[in-house]
Amino acid sequence: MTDTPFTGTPFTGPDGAQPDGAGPVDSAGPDAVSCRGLDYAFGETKAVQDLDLSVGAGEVFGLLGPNGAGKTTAIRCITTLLPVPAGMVRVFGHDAAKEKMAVRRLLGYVPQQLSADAALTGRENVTLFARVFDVPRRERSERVAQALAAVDLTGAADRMAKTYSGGMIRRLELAQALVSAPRLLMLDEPTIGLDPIARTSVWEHINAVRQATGMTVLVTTHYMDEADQYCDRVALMHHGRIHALGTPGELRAELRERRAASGTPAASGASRASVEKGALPTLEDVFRDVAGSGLDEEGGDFRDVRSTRRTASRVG
Ligand SMILES: Nc1ncnc2c1ncn2[C@@H]1O[C@H](COP(=O)(O)OP(=O)(O)OP(=O)(O)O)[C@@H](O)[C@H]1O
Repeated sequence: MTDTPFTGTPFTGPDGAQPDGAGPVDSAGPDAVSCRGLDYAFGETKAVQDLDLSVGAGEVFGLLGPNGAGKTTAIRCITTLLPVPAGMVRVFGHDAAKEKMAVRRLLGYVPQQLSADAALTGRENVTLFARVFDVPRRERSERVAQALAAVDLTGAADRMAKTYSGGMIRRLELAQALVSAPRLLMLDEPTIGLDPIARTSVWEHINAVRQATGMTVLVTTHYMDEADQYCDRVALMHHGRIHALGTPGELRAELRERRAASGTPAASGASRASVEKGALPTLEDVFRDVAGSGLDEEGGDFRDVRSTRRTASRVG
């Protein structure tokens, strides 16, 4: 970890006015993300159904679920990369359907797909994002250096990205997203395919920047253990719908109470440890309980091989 504080500040003008003139953000502090009745379908496939979601400013919020649950589709509607065909999506009070540019300027987005160019150095990759996101020219090199320092890549900044490890690539992508000093950082599976040490490192860097800037983090993940450890609140998504929402502790305690009340030690498929008398269920147990059994049969288990392959091709 670096000791260099990340001091990027969000792109807001005097009185909180947004750069495209979309009007000041409510000083009372609207939610970072607010979705109401969001639906999105690809033809016959209902990817997101009647999604209600509120993410408070400054929260680390986890959208969890197996492959195909609808997480990426929801994230892409929030980032304005997909339209909002039904329902409403707001980012810090700005309507994602009507104020796309205002929303985009508040966001940093790390998609699942590779967004770093292997043939450029780390610094060149981050500089490219700084230019795309209109970081003022006179601030650019300083902001790029800060973003690289925030993810501990100063020493490797002038090496080609193709020489980076998978964990370094992920941190570089984080620096790309951070260089515009977003108020909302959206991360789609930020640690997929990484080894446990690299996963921890990515989360430590996210947390350090969050603490330094107060930014909101919305993350999708398959890794229930990570969500348990790092997210303030989580929503469990399956078949396009949210099945449970709360802090990890609340959700686990609720399941324990439900089991105790019904006299059922555990739902089908629960982990061995959690069926021990009195053991607090894991978040994965909660998911299995609310989504029902059949996750594995549908090929929608939490750690699908597709994810690993995707990462292999990202860094190859
Ligand atoms: N471009 C597309 N065209 C058609 N169907 C799609 C498309 N993108 C996603 N889908 C379908 O929409 C549903 C939700 O997919 P989505 O990628 O949002 O899920 P996810 O939870 O992010 O899963 P993963 O972890 O695999 O990315 C799935 O049934 C998927 O097959």
